[in-house]
Amino acid sequence: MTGLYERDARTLSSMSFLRFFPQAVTGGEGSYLFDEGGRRLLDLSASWGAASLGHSHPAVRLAVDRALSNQAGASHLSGANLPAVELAERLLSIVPERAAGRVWLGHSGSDANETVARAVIAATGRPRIIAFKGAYHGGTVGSMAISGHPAQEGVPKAGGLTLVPYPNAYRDGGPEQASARALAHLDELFAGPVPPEEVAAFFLEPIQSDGGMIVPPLDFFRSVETLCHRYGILVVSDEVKVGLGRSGRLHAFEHLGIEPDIIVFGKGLGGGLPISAAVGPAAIMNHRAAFSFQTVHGNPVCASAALAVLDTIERQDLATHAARVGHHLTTLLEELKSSHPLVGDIRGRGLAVGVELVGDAKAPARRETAKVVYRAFELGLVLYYVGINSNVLEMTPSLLLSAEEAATAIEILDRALADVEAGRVADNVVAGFAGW
Ligand SMILES: Cc1ncc(COP(=O)(O)O)c(/C=N/[C@@H]2CCCCNC2=O)c1O
Repeated sequence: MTGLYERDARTLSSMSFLRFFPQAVTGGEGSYLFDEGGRRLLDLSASWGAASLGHSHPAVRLAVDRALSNQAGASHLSGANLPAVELAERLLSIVPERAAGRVWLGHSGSDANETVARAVIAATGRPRIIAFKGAYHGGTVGSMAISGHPAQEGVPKAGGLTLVPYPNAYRDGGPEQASARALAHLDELFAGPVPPEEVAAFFLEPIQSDGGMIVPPLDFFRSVETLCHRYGILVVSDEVKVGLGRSGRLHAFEHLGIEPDIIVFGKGLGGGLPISAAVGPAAIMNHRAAFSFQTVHGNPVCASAALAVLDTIERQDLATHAARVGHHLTTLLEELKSSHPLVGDIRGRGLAVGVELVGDAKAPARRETAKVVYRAFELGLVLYYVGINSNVLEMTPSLLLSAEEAATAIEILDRALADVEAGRVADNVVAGFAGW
């Protein structure tokens, strides 16, 4: 019998593969995935943060079953449906007043960011957008056009896009220097090449995740917000990966002390079902009818799942849980650091954690990182890597991860690091997995 991974390779297009090891699952529950051999895999990724409540969560199952048992159509394009309206009302109730205008519903972080990028230019008449080097806002043409991640080099960028450095305390001489350099760069741009009155919006990630889980220096974004308000530039917070409780606050931007004009939700919003949302002022989000739509946008099934996710996050105060278990996780990682030279930096907020692996003089340990995730998988732990140098282990588990599961994960990671550092993982084991 051909194995599931081999069948996958023989049938599915590799254009959507972002593979690090031969993961092939047949089911899952809570923080665990089950592979075809019956192995239980502790999942520290939750499908890049999408399975925000873990796998097979009863609240999501019940919501989806109810929505499918009395299905209010399959779209909100040409008619209102109750779950989509209830979700929009709920999202408007949890965002800052300045963003509480209208809700656009989509499938993915990509289509939501793409729609916002189009809408801010169309609605303001301003042709420019600022975003960060290293930013990942999506995988569609329009969202790649405003992204700065090196994995998308060569893909056409928006004509009015300016990419600016994201302050990295680990690599730019500490938080103060990193912040000062990034702000000076912005001042130079606004003084000449990028007239601020031509800028429609500034896209930010409150933690730059695919760029390397980089936590910005304190107050950096308050300075950015002040600049934006001075020139009438809309602040867009891309909360797709680190929002909705993951950072230890409901919204990750709360850690920055800012109030964005537009907020983009995705991934964990649907608890594993495809749904995204962009919430912003009516002047932008009501720019024009029939401006951005796809057939099953706002479908009642995914909207119901999202409502169940938001209910669960609120009822179980999962933001506080994420803060608590995230602190436990990073404390265990800090202990790990003392016995593993590969571990250069540990950073994150709540259950959005990055571990940067380096060699001498902080040289990115790209190959070793690929081996660590491969070896961790062999030992029963699923985690992937991010970063502009593909050397940052990313941890975005279920928001329900327990302290015991966190401890188990770190025990496995400890063994994987030791095996790689001891040269017990051959180069050829990762040869077939291209990663980013
Ligand atoms: C901050 C942020 N904004 C938007 C997106 C795009 O979301 P979709 O992949 O759902 O279209 C993402 C998606 N990030 C990628 C998804 C592809 C696999 C690589 N890892 C990610 O988390 C994101 O992190």
